Amino acid sequence: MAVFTAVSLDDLTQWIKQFPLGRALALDGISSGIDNSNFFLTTERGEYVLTIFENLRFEQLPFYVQLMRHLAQQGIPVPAPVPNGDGELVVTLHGKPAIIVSRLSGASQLDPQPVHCAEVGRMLARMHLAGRDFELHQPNLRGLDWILATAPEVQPFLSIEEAALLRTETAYQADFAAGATYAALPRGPVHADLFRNNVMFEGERLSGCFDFYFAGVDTWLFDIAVTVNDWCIDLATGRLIDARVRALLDAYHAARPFTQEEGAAWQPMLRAGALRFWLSRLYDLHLPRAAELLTPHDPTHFERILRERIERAAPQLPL
Ligand SMILES: Nc1ncnc2c1ncn2[C@@H]1O[C@H](COP(=O)(O)OP(=O)(O)O)[C@@H](O)[C@H]1O
Ligand SMILES: N[C@@H](CCOP(=O)(O)O)C(=O)O
Repeated sequence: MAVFTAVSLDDLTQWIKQFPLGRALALDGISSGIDNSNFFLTTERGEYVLTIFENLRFEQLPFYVQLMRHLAQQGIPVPAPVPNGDGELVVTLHGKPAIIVSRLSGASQLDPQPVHCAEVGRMLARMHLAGRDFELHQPNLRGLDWILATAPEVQPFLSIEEAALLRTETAYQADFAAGATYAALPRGPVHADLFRNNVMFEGERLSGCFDFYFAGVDTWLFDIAVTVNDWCIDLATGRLIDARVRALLDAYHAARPFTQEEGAAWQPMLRAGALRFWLSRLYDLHLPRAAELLTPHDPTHFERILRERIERAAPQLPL
């Protein structure tokens, strides 16, 4: 379930004329999304995805949509937004903001091997480099400021052990972010949610990635940590799988070499990536949005990952 706004082919007859896509021929709701209403759209010109935004407002969208356009123009395999005849990327459909983007081929790889992790690392490095001259700026809205503001809100719902971990880790991250090593980390637009379900593969070849709605400007290393914490772990324990970590980091390093400061910040950043998703999952569980229809993701998964990263040294970055 996840088509919140119903759209029919008839609804598109007039609306689609503003785009250079010919007539709409078929429209199929996509069931797997959790935030927006998504449809596979076939037109006379090809295959697209129509997204109607259920939570983000018009003024919140330019950073994400322009970033996708910028990256697509630089040859990164991300959905390319289609402008209408007036050059607008975001238009109104059923009173809500909507976009049409190119449809990526392939399917998710939910059981990744080192070869897939290498593809992800290579693409992530290319994406970071391609984002360097992107002109819009928006901070990572799930960065440290958000963590510091949100942690007290969930504290009352936690066990003594959880509350202690959340308190000590937010303090650790605030302290780390105030230091010289953190300040020296290279930064730019980052995806910030590059999980397995947001990347497509055709066989062993990465064919694209999507879902840029947590993107923002942050350290590149944070993005790598978020990605490694999902792609390179044993899901049951949260433990890092060395061969996958090596494959992802080596491929990234070959395209965009790591700095000494990144080497020093790696373990704290893996912890920061785990903390960010533990906290958002705690928040969604204990303080769900009004009319939230979906089962929240399990926070204990990221609590386990966070404890793992605190207790066990990760493979170091290649330098
Ligand atoms: N550009 C695209 N090309 C191909 N499939 C896409 C594209 N965008 C989204 N999808 C499909 O739609 C599903 C839901 O998209 P997603 O961005 O995760 O939605 P939500 O933001 O609502 O969580 C994805 O799992 C994927 O299968
Ligand atoms: N990756 C996040 C949730 C974001 O959901 P998505 O389907 O939009 O990627 C998590 O696992 O908590």
